[in-house]
Amino acid sequence: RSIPGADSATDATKRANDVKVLILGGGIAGVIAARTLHEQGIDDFMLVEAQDQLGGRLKSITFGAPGKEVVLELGANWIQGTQDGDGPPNPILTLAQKHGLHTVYNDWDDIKTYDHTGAVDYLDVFNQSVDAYTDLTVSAGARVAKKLVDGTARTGYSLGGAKSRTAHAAASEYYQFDWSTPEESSWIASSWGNNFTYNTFGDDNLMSIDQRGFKEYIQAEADDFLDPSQLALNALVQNISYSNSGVSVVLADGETLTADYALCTFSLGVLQHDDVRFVPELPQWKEEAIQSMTMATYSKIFLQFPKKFWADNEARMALYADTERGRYPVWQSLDHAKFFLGSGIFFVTVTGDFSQRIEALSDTEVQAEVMGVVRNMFPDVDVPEPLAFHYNRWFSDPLFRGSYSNWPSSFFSEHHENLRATVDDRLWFAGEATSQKFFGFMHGAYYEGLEVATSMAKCIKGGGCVTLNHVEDVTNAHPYWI
Ligand SMILES: Cc1cc2nc3c(=O)[nH]c(=O)nc-3n(C[C@H](O)[C@H](O)[C@H](O)COP(=O)(O)OP(=O)(O)OC[C@H]3O[C@@H](n4cnc5c(N)ncnc54)[C@H](O)[C@@H]3O)c2cc1C
Repeated sequence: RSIPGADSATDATKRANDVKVLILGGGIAGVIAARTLHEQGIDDFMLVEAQDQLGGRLKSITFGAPGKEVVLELGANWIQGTQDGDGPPNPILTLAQKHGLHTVYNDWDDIKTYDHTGAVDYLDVFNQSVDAYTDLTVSAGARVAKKLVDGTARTGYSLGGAKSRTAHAAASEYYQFDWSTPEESSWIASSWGNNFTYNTFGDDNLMSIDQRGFKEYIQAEADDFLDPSQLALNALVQNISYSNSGVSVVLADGETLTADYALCTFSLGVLQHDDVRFVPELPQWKEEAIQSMTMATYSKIFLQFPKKFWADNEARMALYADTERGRYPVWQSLDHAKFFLGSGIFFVTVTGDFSQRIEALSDTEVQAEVMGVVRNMFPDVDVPEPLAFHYNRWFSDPLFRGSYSNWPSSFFSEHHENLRATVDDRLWFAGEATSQKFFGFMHGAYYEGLEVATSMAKCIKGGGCVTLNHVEDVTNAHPYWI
């Protein structure tokens, strides 16, 4: 679904090429920024998106053999943290409810454990990893209170005595932590990333199984305020020229759009890979911030079998401990009364370097590896070949270059301010990565679209331009002693 009658870059007859604000990127941050400008009485903007529809990393596919198709999510799938009593609701929950999205509770503690010999109960080890993760976040909080330096989450685990030396322990730790790896993540920021979300909105996770696709909530929201003439779809941005008097953007088809201001909501990965050229080059402080945060990759691999052969009436999640950490570890059955009963769909999640590794392999090679694991998990079953198989290559995609941002241990709050800061008063930035509290999550993208567009609107309406400030040099905690 996309806005009926929305313009494409090749048909510029109806749309203005010179506007007050260009919003670059039509994901959650871009759409919410556009809504915010509209609510502030600024309608002279254009939302520019390379894909043929809005949603960005909300991306669905129709998956399955003929007659057994189901719409599944390749990207974001869960509203993480919903609402705790009378506390603030997650704004994504509010939008999902407003637009009637079909969501169901997903209990990630409802789990069955496996290793290369088949089903093996190591829930005791699993429960220890739950405690170790809690200890990790508590110890991170204690460091903040004492203003102690950051380290990697691996350092935090090790100092807390959680060494995860066996395959069972490593897989259990992975299940708690590895939406990015402990070695590559800040001990402190990974803890606050998790705490801000779940302490603000509660512990529940709602999974979208809406057959219009999860992106429906953001597309329907856009339908409520966006005029087709304010939207350019299929419009791939190649160059962004900026100065303190305005911005000009060149699209892949050669068309030029100009504006007084631009808001760039492209992913951190896109900015890191130079897929878009800035003229002049971004200042050193901005470039350092962009290259210092990292982009994690997370991939779901879907399999559909003729029928369900896994007997997990009660458990929906499965954990597989391979001798190699991170090798096809986290499984979820969708053939369940709560999800898609009778669908025969089972999917596995991989992350980090392993995701990048499988992006470089062919589908056939990955399918063979995955099937090897399924047969390890179910040694007593004559497992048939799948009817359908699919995974998305997020890291290789020049519109995303990964799945979500991650805060590494050498990344400072000043770097983050610089990632978010305005350049030359005219070029603004927003997206999940610019959210200090909620980086990585949909609600991070939502709040950044809202807050940055609110600051822009103040500036445009002449209330004085309080642009988002930067720090010229990010210095060390102490000067070096050498
Ligand atoms: C596999 C996966 C699973 C995830 N799971 C969850 C989850 O369960 N819960 C959760 O809260 N979050 C999850 N996330 C994160 C969530 O999807 C993101 O935080 C959020 O969607 C980011 O929105 P955004 O607007 O910041 O960026 P984007 O969605 O990336 O929007 C940027 C837009 O810019 C466009 N663009 C890029 N380059 C160009 C160009 N050159 N020209 C024109 N347009 C361009 C892109 O097409 C895109 O539409 C997941 C992400 C992935 C990939």
